[in-house]
Amino acid sequence: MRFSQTRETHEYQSRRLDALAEPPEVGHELFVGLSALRDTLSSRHHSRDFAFAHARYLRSRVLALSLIFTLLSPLWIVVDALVLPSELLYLTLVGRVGLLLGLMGVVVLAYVTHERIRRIRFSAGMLLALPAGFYLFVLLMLPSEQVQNLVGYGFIPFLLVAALSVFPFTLLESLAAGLAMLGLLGFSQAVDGSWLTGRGVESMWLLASLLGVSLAANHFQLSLLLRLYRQATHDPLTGLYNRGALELHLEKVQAWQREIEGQDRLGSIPCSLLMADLDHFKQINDSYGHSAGDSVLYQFAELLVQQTRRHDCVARYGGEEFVIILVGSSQARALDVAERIRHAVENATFSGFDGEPIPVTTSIGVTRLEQDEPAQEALKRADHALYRAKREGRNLVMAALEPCDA
Ligand SMILES: Nc1nc2c(ncn2[C@@H]2O[C@H](COP(=O)(O)OP(=O)(O)OP(=O)(O)O)[C@@H](O)[C@H]2O)c(=O)[nH]1
Repeated sequence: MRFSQTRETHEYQSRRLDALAEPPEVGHELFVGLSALRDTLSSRHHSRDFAFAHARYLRSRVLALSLIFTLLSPLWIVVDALVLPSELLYLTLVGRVGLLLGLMGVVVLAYVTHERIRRIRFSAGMLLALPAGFYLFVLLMLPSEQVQNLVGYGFIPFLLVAALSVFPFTLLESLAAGLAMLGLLGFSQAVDGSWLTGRGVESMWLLASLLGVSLAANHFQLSLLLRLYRQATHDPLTGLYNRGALELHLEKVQAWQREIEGQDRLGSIPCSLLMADLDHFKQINDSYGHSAGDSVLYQFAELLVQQTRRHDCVARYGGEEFVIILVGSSQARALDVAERIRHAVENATFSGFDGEPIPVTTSIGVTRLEQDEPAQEALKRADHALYRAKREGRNLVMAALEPCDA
């Protein structure tokens, strides 16, 4: 998570500084859309937290569409009964029962699966693979002279390619599924003899065009999801996690601690919480201006990111208060890190937008993050320790008193 947070933070911050240095940009919508292409092409660059949000979104669509397919699929038996001779009706019936059972399996799997990204992706894949497999089964089993009698089967690849647009799939995922559907259509054309005929080429062209539209829908859906997710979880000034995202992340870290402890041989993993607040920040705003204050906050956030590791989490808790989760660090170790940060802030050169140097110091409260306590308790302890550091003169690091520093 941290790697992506750091990268996102840096990218966000450099974009923000560019924006401050240059006149307002004319909106290039196409460029804005294309710049998100890297993130919609594959999930390689997605943070782990976004992957969970993405999987939840995917799950709701898998549930909806698998229910629709489950209800619609048996209805077609009526059409089969009207157009197919009885011996072929039996064959398609066998296929439909298999399809129905498979679809019901997908409904159940999607319903019971929470927070399991791979399983949700698997259920989405199965939702597309099952109708395609059913069509393939019918094509393989039916005598080729009877294929002409099939009504309403040829649209299955088209329906599935159109269904791709309902999901926030990455472009590579949709492309793989779309190519499989083109292959399926090609096979059906080889069976019914329309391969490379005018009608066959027309159908291929139509399916390829439909795939293009679905890919565009995937791209815009996923990039919108990413943008909304970033807006909802990141602070616009610093690019760090905001308070809501931090609180969710704290719970995830605690769940992870419990999971590790459950695996006896690994033992428990200590984690700590730092709450850092800029000293006399109001004076900075009053003396240098609000935008210089913003610039100091931005530089402070950058310093915190630089001073912490890949798996740690830095968040803007509010105003000029920041929280850092140190994963795998005991309180003693966290005190060393806090002292290093305090020292780095004291010696760093902060500047306003005109380049004027601004002296900055920070006070930091430190506490252990217990895996079984409400996360709010740890935040409260760190806040009380921070308050003591302020009271004792500022530019100080204070450890929380046990059990609660009140
Ligand atoms: N520039 C800027 N200022 C902010 C922002 N958020 C909060 N502030 C200011 O931060 C200041 C916080 O002031 P106080 O709570 O009095 O704290 P302080 O002056 O840092 O004093 P101590 O914390 O006691 O050392 C207020 O003046 C807020 O307006 C922001 O996003 N940008």
